[in-house]
Amino acid sequence: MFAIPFLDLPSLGSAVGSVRLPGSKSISNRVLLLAALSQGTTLVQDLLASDDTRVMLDALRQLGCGVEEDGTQARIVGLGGCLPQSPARLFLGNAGTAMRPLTAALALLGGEYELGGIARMHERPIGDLVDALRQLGCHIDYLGQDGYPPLRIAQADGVPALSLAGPIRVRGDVSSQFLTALLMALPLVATAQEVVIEVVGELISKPYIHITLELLARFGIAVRHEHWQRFIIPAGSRYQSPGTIHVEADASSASYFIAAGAIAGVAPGVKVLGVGLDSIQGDIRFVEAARLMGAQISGGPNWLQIERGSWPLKAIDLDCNHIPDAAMTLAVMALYADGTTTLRNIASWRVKETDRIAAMATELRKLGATVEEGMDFIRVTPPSAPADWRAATIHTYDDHRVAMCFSLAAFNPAGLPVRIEDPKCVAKTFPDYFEALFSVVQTAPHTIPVICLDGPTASGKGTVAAALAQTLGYAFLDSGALYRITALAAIRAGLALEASAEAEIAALVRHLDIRFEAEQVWLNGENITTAIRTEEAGMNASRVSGLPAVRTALVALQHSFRCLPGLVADGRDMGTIIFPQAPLKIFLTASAEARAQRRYQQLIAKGDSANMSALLADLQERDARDMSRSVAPLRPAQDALLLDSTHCTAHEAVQQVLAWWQQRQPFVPSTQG
Ligand SMILES: O=C(O)C1=C[C@@H](OP(=O)(O)O)[C@@H](O)[C@H](O)C1
Ligand SMILES: C=C(OP(=O)(O)O)C(=O)O
Repeated sequence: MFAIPFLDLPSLGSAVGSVRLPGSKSISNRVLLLAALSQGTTLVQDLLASDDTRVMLDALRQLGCGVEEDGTQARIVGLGGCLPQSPARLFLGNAGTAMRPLTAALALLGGEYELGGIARMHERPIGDLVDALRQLGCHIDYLGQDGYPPLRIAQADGVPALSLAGPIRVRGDVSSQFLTALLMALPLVATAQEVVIEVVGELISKPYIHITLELLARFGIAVRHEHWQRFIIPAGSRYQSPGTIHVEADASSASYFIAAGAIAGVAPGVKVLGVGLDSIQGDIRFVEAARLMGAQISGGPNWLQIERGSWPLKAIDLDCNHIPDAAMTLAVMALYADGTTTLRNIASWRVKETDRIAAMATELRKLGATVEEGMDFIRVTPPSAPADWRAATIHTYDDHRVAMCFSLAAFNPAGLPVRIEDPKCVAKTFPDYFEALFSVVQTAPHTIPVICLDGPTASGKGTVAAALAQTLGYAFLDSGALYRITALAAIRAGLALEASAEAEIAALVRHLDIRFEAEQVWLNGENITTAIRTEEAGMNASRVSGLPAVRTALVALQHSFRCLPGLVADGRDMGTIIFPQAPLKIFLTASAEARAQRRYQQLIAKGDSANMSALLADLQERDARDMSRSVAPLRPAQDALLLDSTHCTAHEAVQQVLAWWQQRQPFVPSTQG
């Protein structure tokens, strides 16, 4: 996950490859709750691991359910008729699929609970559900604003006598989750008599009710319905665990990859695994919408394959009430269409993670689109020519879908990058979204940005480069480590670190299995992190690095570090030889005395003995060798910026490089908080 302030996506090329998507949020949270309400133990496979399921799992634990989890697998021991632990205060983040169904279930189980979430959750309506539960006889109070969480369910003495005889009426025009919540909770009390729910007014997001009914059936409850307006829960209902249950991949998450295929998919296209045309999720109908826009999509039971069909995409005018989440992706696809696209009947967008109609309109305009919005529609006209696109900083409003769908703007024909603020908000439903996107995107290496940091030994470039890579979410190439590793491998192979063994050392390089993982370095399966960090290893690296054939042998390996979304490369010839076209080159220096002093302190801190004058002499010797070697001598690239860190801290050096990097970006700063 990219837990950084912003993620700059360079202009993306084509899309091809396969991606297995994480589990469906809607199925995961329903299955977890149904398993918790059941008799027996349920093994849930391919569960979504994200913020929304985390809050549900934590809540179930607090309520006394047995919960064992291991990544995407969870074992839930149901309450099976026992009362949940009470009192309890449940934090439900911004998960509508946790907040609404838990409210209803706990209201019908008895006990005392407080249910709340993040600030935005407290702006998302729940009044229609509370009204329905109060109508039944439940005691629920608002702890903040009427109609919104946080809530208190105050039934310490048990559930009051419920009015189950008449139909329970619930409004369905603000969120279908209220009806879903009642459908999942009422079987708990539909023992002696059937219970009927009637939807008042229009029911939005209908396909989510279909998911609810499908899953209820898996847990032993067969709900009948009449035209999606009247739902009958049979008498004698009793939740029974199905044993093992598998969660399909998320169809809404699939929309970003379907769109990537439609916009940039070259043969054989993008293959999405884990969800297919037989999905029980309503958002699978995004496939139809994408086809209308021109995508070529084939699919089977658990897969979809998408390629670009018509180009430009075709503008559409579509009622999107049945696919409220995936429709946001259509709004970004509209940027690539041949005219104006209108998405209608999406009023619910205004009460989701943010006011999504307003958010989409604001951010689409930043890219150069013309956007009209109404209470329940959005109309998008793309920039009329490539030159009308703008490099935008996309504010994401803590809304995972805003972050995910706007990543698709990086396929723009103007070749502009896109900045996504707060990219970690995708953690709500798809923590590794950007990693998954990068895995199916091909981009010409020259469009992937590289920041080069060259400089003499102990100039602090390693520290500065690693911090920069971390801040920008870029890959990090410690090219010095490659020479250290090569020297170590050569010594172990009994080779002398000199010209006589040059060809053999170069040959050896081609067979090294090197892995960088977090701060650790692995060679042929052995952790050599400390072995390559000694002073001697540094000297040996300097020796092998003077051998031209060894340098050549390492070029391809170094180039392979250039991957999306970018690279920070630290070394001595990054800007001069390895990445001569890099958009930013820094030559980091410090006086020999300051560098010797830093090295001295590093060694002392590690508990090693150190001698200042010997260190200074070694360092000067190494400088001389690095600067005078015939191949790739250490010198600043002509277009490098010089940064003398003698009198500044590593943090200050990082800030300076970041400031220079920002100056070279085309982004207009975000106007939103
Ligand atoms: O029941 C569900 O799993 C959901 C229903 C939809 O909400 P609304 O019914 O509020 O539109 C959808 O937007 C949400 O992401 C998940
Ligand atoms: C609306 C959404 O979430 P929630 O389940 O919190 O309603 C969503 O995921 O787009």
